[in-house]
Amino acid sequence: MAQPFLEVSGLHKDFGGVTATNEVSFDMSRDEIVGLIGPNGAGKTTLVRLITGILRPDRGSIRFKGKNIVGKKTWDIVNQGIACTFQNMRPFRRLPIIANVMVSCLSPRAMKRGEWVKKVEAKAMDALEFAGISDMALEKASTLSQGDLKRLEVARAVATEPELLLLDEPFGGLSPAETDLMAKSIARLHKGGRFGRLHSEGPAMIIIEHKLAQLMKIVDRIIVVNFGTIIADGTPEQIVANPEVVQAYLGEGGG
Ligand SMILES: Nc1ncnc2c1ncn2[C@@H]1O[C@H](COP(=O)(O)OP(=O)(O)OP(=O)(O)O)[C@@H](O)[C@H]1O
Repeated sequence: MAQPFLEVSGLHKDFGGVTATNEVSFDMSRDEIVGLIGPNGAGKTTLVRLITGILRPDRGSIRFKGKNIVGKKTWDIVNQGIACTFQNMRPFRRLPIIANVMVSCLSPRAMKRGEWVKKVEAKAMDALEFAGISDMALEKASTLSQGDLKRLEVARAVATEPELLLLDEPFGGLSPAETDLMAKSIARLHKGGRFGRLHSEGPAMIIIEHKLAQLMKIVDRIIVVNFGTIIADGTPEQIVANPEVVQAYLGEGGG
């Protein structure tokens, strides 16, 4: 039987007395976009941080394309093809926007595709163009609005040409029009193809998001967590009809 693309099994993480991730298990395939939802503090960001190696689980396993990645350094995990964006964005504020993306282009993963330094600027520009902020390439990152910072995050992640992209609240702080544009970019990225010198692998994605109406338009499947535990896993239609999800999250005005 084929290995699942991503296989999370019995993953557990406590912070002192708080269980942030409680024996979480799920698989996903190479072609999926999975939404990860749940109330504030449910453990969504912790799960993404465990997958990217920023946090180490107390127990459990994470296998990416059949290989264990628990205990690997984040740079090694990026190199294997996983990239993420963060809810709290921390660009190199004093560097021009394009330099922020060039840093990602210099990851060993991006370099081994034959992209040497002289090509890096052009490739970073293509990533900015993909994200819709190439006109601001030479301005300092500190000048960016919340919405444009989100776009910079996406450009930085996309520049590593990931096979699995983890997006933490990509619509957070965006206006309805900006949210629509971001949703379209995400869908376009998932389709894959060439954007100038940048090749999109058409990454699988896990998207944490509270804006459910917009999220549901782009995902194949939704996983719901509450108190660190998966309480539902299904299609958007199944999730909105699930009484436990309605009680734990949707009923309190989520989305
Ligand atoms: N570094 C940490 N130290 C201590 N507690 C933490 C840490 N990170 C997360 N927690 C706790 O773990 C739980 C899960 O937090 P997490 O940020 O993963 O939730 P979330 O679902 O992403 O929330 P939100 O929707 O508000 O972003 C919360 O109770 C949080 O306070």
